[in-house]
Amino acid sequence: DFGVKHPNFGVKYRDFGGIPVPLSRHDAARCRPVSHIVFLKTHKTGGSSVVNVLSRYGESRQLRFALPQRYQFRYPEPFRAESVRGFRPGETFDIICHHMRFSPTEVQRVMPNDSFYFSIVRDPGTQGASAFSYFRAAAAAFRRAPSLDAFLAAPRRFFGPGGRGAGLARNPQWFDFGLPEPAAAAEVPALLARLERRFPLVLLAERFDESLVLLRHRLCWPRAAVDVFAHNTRGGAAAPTAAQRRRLRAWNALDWALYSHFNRSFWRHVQRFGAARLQEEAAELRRRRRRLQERCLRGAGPVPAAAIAEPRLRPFQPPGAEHAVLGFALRPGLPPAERRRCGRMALPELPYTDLLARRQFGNGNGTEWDDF
Ligand SMILES: Nc1ncnc2c1ncn2[C@@H]1O[C@H](COP(=O)(O)OS(=O)(=O)O)[C@@H](OP(=O)(O)O)[C@H]1O
Repeated sequence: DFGVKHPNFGVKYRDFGGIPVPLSRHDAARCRPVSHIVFLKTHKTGGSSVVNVLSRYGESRQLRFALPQRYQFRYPEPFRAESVRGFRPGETFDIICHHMRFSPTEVQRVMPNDSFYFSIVRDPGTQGASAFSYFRAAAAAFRRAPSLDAFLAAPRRFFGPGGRGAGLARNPQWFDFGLPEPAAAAEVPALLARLERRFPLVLLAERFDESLVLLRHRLCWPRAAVDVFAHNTRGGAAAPTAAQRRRLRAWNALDWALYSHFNRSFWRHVQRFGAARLQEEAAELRRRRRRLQERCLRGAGPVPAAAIAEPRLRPFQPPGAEHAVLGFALRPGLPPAERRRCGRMALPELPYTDLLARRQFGNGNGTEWDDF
């Protein structure tokens, strides 16, 4: 046992030429894989890719998912334990990870007390552009606006707080976290500090791979558990301009405060973990992903739905969306075990939810999905 206990963190540190490097809980052979997990999936932040990780981990270990009746927990209403399929008071699940508007007391009714809570945030300057494209039908404010530029020039002309999908059109991440509208800006820091106590790890979409490394160490999961492709990317979408990003951040000022807060805590996690060590593992993760993409996928990357032969692998296309959502086509001729593994990595969130529901509620054990 070559570690010394760090007084602040209670984890073991290895002395690396004078720099204390935290031993991963794996290295210390002291950690137990976490299997009680609350992932708050925020909108258009890369959450579907995280849900793919959780779905594969949970399915392979036969963990029980708290699933919605369909694909979301009665969003945009605040989460209620009663919206979980098969909910019985006093019974808990292992993983909850579908879209909801967070409500801590209600989530506690379905999840064990020792659950690990985490989420993901994204710069509203890019999240807002993604949301505008994706929710053109779901959010009345976006539907009314002829273009993103027109919307951003005078958002109040199109937006009404009680309008359909208002939570998606303004400060959607704040909304998803279930935070109250602050009466004054001075209240924001305390609300965020309280939120961080509930969510000790919040991933950054902009540092997705580094986030996955931090996550897998916190969860004490093996490296391969966080191998994942980028789901729900848009084909042919230009990055928002500097002016659009500026306006999106101003329009979504609470999301900007939330994002800035968790951006700072993310970098504190990185520092604590060791930046060099994190970069090394993130680079390895990217190398493995490239290999997996070449091995699994036709075209070695995302393709439009029309190019995907297997209907189950075609991602949902929101009505009225400005840009198509891309998915993955499997390389033909894969041996069965690989086809299964690649298929799970390629499976979009909605059919994966169907699969988990079938396994859990007895209409098949999911093996009928092995052949796509
Ligand atoms: N790995 C990774 N790294 C960085 N960004 C990623 C990643 N995976 C998904 N994405 C981007 O996240 C957007 C989709 O978000 P969600 O999956 O949360 O969408 S949804 O709310 O479930 O519909 C979508 O953003 P846009 O492409 O800007 O629309 C994805 O490209």
